[in-house]
Amino acid sequence: MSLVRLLATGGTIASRRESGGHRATATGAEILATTTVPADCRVSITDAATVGSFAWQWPDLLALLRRIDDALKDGVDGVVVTHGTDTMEEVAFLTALAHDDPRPVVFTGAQRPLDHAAPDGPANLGDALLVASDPLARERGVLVSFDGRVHPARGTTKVDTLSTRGFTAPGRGPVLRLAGGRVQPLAPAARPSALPLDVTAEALPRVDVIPLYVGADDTLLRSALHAGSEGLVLAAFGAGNANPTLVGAIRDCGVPVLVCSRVPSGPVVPMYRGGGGMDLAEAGALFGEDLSPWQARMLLAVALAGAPHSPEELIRRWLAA
Ligand SMILES: NC(=O)C[C@H](N)C(=O)O
Repeated sequence: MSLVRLLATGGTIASRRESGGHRATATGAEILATTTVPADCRVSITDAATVGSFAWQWPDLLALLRRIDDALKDGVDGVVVTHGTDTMEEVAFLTALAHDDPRPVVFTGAQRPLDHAAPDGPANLGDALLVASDPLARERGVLVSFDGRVHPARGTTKVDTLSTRGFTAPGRGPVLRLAGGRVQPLAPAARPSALPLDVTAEALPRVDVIPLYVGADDTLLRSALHAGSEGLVLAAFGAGNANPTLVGAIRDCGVPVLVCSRVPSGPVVPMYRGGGGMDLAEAGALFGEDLSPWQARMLLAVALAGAPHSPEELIRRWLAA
């Protein structure tokens, strides 16, 4: 018999039509009642929140991490988090950064509401429970299980606003798949390294994402600094390029800058002059490999919380691990 904790947080999987729009209102017990619990699996439920994932703030996220820790301390074999899809890639990745345990934490959700004629939530939840209770999911860190495929949190991104095949990990691919009611491995187990994170904190340091677009100036970067940003992530062009104005602003900005790309797939590398990545690197920016800007923001925030004076060192080590 395996024990799984279901942590319900809201999202479309918990949403119904209400006053002309959809709203997360269903409890974990109501969501669980829509699916078939795998044989030999006992599920305990914690209602952590009942919100659209677009509404999360730092205190909610840290409270969720504490609930996950509590579940693991209670001795469960795995945790399933039902979550809105809009920010699942960020929250699952934040969880992965803090997760240092062989037992799986599996995020899932739905693209169609609970009261839809053909909802996808019941099958997704049933799959996630299977994954969380299967030894094949151990030593794989935090996973996102959706539409029969399971991706590690790192690299996973929402690729369709409404389709039930909502997630992929561009350039990486799934590590497990569900077929015929069984979990099948597609890649050897590997658990990413964790970073120290004090989950009793109320918030993490402020990190803002600055998008690059043709003709962008340094207005957004300066307002982020004015608002108190302790670190910046660039959603840069191509393989990590900006422009001469941004390079100048970054040289003088006084906070760590992590360069990522606005392109969905592939690493960033310092290559070009004239405002490109080579100039960004010389201006002191760090390059975030193939992390999306949203996941890189979590990494920089956690690194700043753990090592306020040397987050770059922590990030370099984490990226190299
Ligand atoms: N499909 C979903 O779950 C989207 C929803 N807006 C959310 O993120 O909460």
